[in-house]
Amino acid sequence: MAVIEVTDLTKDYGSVLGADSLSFTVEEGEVFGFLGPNGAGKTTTIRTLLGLLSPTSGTATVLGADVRDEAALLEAKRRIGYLPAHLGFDEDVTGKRVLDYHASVKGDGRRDELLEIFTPPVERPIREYSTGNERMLGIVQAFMHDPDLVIMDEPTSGLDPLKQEAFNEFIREERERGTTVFFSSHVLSEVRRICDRVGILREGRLVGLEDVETLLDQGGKRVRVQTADGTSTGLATLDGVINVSTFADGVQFIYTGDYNMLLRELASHDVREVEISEPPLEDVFMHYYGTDEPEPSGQEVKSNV
Ligand SMILES: Nc1ncnc2c1ncn2[C@@H]1O[C@H](COP(=O)(O)OP(=O)(O)OP(=O)(O)O)[C@@H](O)[C@H]1O
Repeated sequence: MAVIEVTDLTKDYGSVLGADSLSFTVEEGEVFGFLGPNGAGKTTTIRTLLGLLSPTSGTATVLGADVRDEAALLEAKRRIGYLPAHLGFDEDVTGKRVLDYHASVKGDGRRDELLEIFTPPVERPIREYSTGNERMLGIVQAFMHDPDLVIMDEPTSGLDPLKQEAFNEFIREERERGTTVFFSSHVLSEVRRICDRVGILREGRLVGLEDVETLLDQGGKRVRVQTADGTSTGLATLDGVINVSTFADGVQFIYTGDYNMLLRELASHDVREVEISEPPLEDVFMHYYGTDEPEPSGQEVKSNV
């Protein structure tokens, strides 16, 4: 049985469709990333899964409970951890009080273990917390009752790079333990590191649903070539070349074509250096978002070389 099952889910806000006929499943033990730019419908979907918004049409179940069935959902929530985008903790109480409250509702068997990884100052009142401290308290709260499913809305926003890495490592370990994790993000490199599968959302609609490896395969490879005489004629005009940028004595592009064609063309040049690597995930996602080509990083861009 799928841990999350979403079928034709639509949320109509009147002026805009927050979710538009969404269908997808998240399987047991999966780490599933829900990606999209601002306003894509990530929070709408998550809040619907938690029963905080009611769908206009369509259905969704979490751990077998229909999100429209209040009693069934309440029961299921005992086994769910939730980290909202906006935490909304009471400013006047300490972090410890926040955790004590949640413990009284759901339990806190893993509190101490989590507080060693994520280190919010639990003795201090929330009003003194930095954004990152609040987020860490939220993570502890979401996981401390050892849930089977954890749903998180932008879990790493506000975390510094070290804590982000600790979070990534923690999620990898959770995956090993069999916890199902569903989280939203617009940090593309993050999903690459920790997700098994990714759903890509745009304007309320699911425009891609892939495992991370497939996503990267479809994105082609980034090729960077330096030639002895600085010429790169022929390379940039090969079929399957996109996002060309030039530098002093070479060229860089994303290649989605036949590798033999590329190698034959490379062989006709006096190549000083060549690097074929995975493309930045941002480039891969442009394919799904269907917007303009991504911004080059400090390089001159020409449509043809
Ligand atoms: N209560 C509401 N009333 C009307 N429109 C809303 C409401 N909440 C969200 N929307 C709209 O629904 C769409 C989806 O919003 P949502 O917050 O779900 O996106 P998101 O992907 O979570 O964005 P972000 O990354 O910025 O948090 C947006 O166009 C948003 O303006």
